[in-house]
Amino acid sequence: MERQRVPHYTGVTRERFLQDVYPLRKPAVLKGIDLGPCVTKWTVDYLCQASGKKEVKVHVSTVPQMNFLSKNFVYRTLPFDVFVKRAAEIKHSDYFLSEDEKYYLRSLGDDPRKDIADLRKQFPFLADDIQIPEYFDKEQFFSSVFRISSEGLQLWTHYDIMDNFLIQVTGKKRVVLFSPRDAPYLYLSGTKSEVLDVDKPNMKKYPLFIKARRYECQLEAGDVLFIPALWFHNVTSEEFGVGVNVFWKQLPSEYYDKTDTYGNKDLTAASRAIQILDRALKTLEELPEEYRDFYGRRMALRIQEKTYSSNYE
Ligand SMILES: O=C(O)CCC(=O)C(=O)O
Ligand SMILES: [Fe+2]
Repeated sequence: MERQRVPHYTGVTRERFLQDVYPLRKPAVLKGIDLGPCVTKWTVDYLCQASGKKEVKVHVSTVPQMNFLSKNFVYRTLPFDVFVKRAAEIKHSDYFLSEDEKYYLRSLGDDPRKDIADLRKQFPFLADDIQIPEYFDKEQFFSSVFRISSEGLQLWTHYDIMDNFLIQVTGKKRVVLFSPRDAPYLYLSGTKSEVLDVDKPNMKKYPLFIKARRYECQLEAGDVLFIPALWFHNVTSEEFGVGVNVFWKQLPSEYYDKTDTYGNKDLTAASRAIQILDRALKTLEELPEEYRDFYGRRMALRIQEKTYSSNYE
């Protein structure tokens, strides 16, 4: 497998980001950005006392590597302060599944079916501590999401459909990324890759995975990772840590599915095209195998000719 380091940029201003980094449409680690007082203030004790008794729904897993296929994790609701204490400790005296279970919070809107995660709304007492780099227009803002995890926890490889700043406020993370172009090698199930172990993949089950080009970076407290829309990412917390990610709409609002509260529903035109393709495939089933094969190949070629862009490596 070919490997590549994600480039680091230090002290990037908005102007430089927009001119030199953003147009590349590749992940980048931005160092030395002023994130406000959160970097020193957000200790376990401070988070616990500032947050009060707000309840959060969290993932709880007996093993570090969460598996969306076997569903080896459960959802539980806890007061934020109890959750933070548990996520920060390795062995628990109070627990749901096992004394060394792992915790993960991806914060949600007040009504997750309708509302979008926004720290200013759900965590107003903490939102003032973080200065989110405003490298995009205010109208493009979509959501700000808490990402708080136990040491060791690994989130499966997935893509989101919006541009993203993953702000690592405290703790260390390892992020492995793959280009949208390598989707054919990732064995996708919806927005997620079935290759759960990106370090020791089952090569018998996933023989093409080795063809994917692996980008990797280490996030330290205070770093910001730019994740362009559609780039796959797999995140492992090497320490207990608090992150915040900000999604923003790089395209006009009309492109996005209005019912998307997570930032991971395909653009409406993409969903429609996939539906139409499914109908075309159903129609091909009317043909005998020999003909279905022939027209299937012709259609695949036509899709390639008409859609693949040549201008990116
Ligand atoms: O840092 C994490 O825990 C996951 C981040 C992520 O998936 C995102 O920012 O989209
Ligand atoms: Fe994500």
